[in-house]
Amino acid sequence: MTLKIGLVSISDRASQGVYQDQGIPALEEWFARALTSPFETVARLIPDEQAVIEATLKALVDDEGCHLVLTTGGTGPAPRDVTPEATLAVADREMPGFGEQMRQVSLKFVPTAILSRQVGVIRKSSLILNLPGQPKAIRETLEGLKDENGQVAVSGIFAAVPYCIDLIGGPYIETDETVVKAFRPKSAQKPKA
Ligand SMILES: Nc1ncnc2c1ncn2[C@@H]1O[C@H](COP(=O)(O)OP(=O)(O)OP(=O)(O)O)[C@@H](O)[C@H]1O
Ligand SMILES: Nc1nc2c(c(=O)[nH]1)N[C@H]1C(S)=C(S)[C@@H](COP(=O)(O)O)O[C@H]1N2
Repeated sequence: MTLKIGLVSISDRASQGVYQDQGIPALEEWFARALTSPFETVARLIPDEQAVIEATLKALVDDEGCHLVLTTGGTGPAPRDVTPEATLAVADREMPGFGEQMRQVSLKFVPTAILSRQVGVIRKSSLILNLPGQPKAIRETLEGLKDENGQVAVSGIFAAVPYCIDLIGGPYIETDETVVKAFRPKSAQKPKA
C-alpha cells in the first residue's frame, strides 16, 4: 500500500491567478525532503468557499483514497477564512493536539500564531490537517524549530503523524531524521528497510 497524500491550497487570489500559488510547491518540496518511504500526491488549488473546500476534502478521502490530507490557507479570522469550518464539517473525530501544537510552534516564529484557528481531524481512515497560508508556515509547523546545533527546540506536528497513520490503518511512513524524526513507541517500530 503506497501512502497517498492530498495537498489542498486554499486561496482566493492564487486560485484566480492574481498571484502564483506557492502552497502546493512548498508542500511538494517538503514531502520530497522529509519522507524516505514511497508516497504519491494529489493536489488541488481552490478558492476560500466552504462548500468547495468540503467537497474537495470528501473527494480526496472518499474517492482518491488519501491517507493524509494537508490544507494550507484560510485559517485566520478574516470573513473569507473558512477552512476550519469546512474541515470540521467533514470530520468524524477531532484531533485537538495538532492545532494546539501548531500554534505553540508558530508562536516561536510570529506573535500572530494565535490568529490561526487550524484544526486536525479524522475522516474515515484519513488524517486531515490545516496549515496556515503563508508558504513559510508549512515548513515551520510540520518540521518545528531546531537550535543552532540541529537539536529539536519545539517539535513540529509531523513527528506525530506517522504513528497516527499507523493507528488509523494506513501505510508505515518513514522519515529523514535530519528533517523530522517520527516518534513511535518502541513496540510500534519496524526495523529500517
Ligand atoms: N497559496 C498561496 N501562495 C502564495 N502565497 C500565499 C498563498 N496563500 C496565502 N499566501 C500568502 O499568505 C498570506 C496569508 O494567507 P491567507 O490564507 O490569510 O490569505 P488571504 O490573505 O486570505 O489570501 P487570499 O485572498 O489569496 O485567500 C496571504 O496574504 C499571502 O501573502
Ligand atoms: N508558523 C506560522 N504560523 C502562522 C503564521 C506564520 O507566518 N508562520 N502566520 C500567522 C498569521 S499572520 C495568521 S493570520 C494565521 C492564519 O493564517 P491563514 O489565514 O493564512 O491560514 O496563521 C498564523 N500562523
